[in-house]
Amino acid sequence: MSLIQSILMGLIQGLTEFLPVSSSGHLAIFKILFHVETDTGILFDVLLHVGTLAAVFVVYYKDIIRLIAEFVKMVIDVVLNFILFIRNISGKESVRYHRIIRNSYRKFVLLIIIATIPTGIIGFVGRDLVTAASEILLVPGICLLITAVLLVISDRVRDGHKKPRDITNTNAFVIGICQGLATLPGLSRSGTTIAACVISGFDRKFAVKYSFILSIPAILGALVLQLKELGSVSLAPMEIRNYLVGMAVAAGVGYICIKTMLVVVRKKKFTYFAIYCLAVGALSVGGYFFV
Ligand SMILES: CC(C)=CCC/C(C)=C/CC/C(C)=C/CC/C(C)=C\CC/C(C)=C/CC/C(C)=C\CC/C(C)=C/CC/C(C)=C\CC/C(C)=C/CC/C(C)=C\CC/C(C)=C\COP(=O)(O)OP(=O)(O)O
Repeated sequence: MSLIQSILMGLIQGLTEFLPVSSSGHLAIFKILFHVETDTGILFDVLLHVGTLAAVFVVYYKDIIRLIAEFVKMVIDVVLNFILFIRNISGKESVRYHRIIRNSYRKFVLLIIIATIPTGIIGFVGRDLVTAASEILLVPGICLLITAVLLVISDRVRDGHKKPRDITNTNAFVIGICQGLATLPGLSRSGTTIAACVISGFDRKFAVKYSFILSIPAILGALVLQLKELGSVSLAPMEIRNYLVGMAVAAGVGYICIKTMLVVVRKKKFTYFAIYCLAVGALSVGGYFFV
């Protein structure tokens, strides 16, 4: 992979990650059309996602700090309740257990953990399929057409008002399944998860926040899996430089675009991106059969 190719892929990632058009689908199409050679599978795709993850942290840092703090307190409460449970067995005293989910941020933490489980299982089981699918133009083409349909549906769903306290564990689990399926190139992770949220009656602004914060464990988990797959493969210094430059470009451009997405979803403009996904998907399918 050349430096210019890594810069262009970083640009593509930054421009598409926070728009519901599947950045991994665009990266797959770019690599196929421009014969980008790499012997590390989709490691660079995942690293570019880590690059744009920086934008998520910058935009949602207050929520993330609060989520981490509440996660730590929840763990402490679980441990304390376990100790109280053991002491209660010995009959020493009647105990009052600590409530674990005692505020909306703790429910938010629970919703992230519940959604991450199916994402992790699907992502782990399907990781080789995802790598293979990224090399066949037909797959991102068809998946972009599916994304287009989901986006049209989500724009026509009545505005919901659900926030963490109203959201069920089943809602979170289903959204985690959608996110896991979105590892397929062309299925937009943000598009499918936000569509699943609004169809489930979520408040739109919370749907976007939940989708983007939910991407943190998904992308970090994908990175862990990809680095494990790297195994004994050693990266040349030039390749490491290209990877880092691509990640930096993705992070910078991603920060600019994430603000656009927040406006797009609030104004229910997914249909424009559906038309775009329809066009790129049709061209990719056509290109597969006729080129
Ligand atoms: C249950 C569990 C492990 C919970 C962890 C989370 C946790 C501890 C939460 C507590 C609350 C809290 C603090 C939340 C805030 C989040 C935070 C700040 C920190 C959490 C960090 C953490 C502890 C992470 C641990 C993650 C981990 C190591 C394992 C989790 C298991 C897991 C989710 C594995 C990932 C499997 C996977 C998604 C893919 C494997 C196959 C693969 C390599 C595919 C590549 C796909 C790709 C290119 C990128 C991944 C993004 C994606 C899902 C799709 C891409 O979509 P696309 O680009 O097409 O769409 P758009 O651009 O969006 O349109």
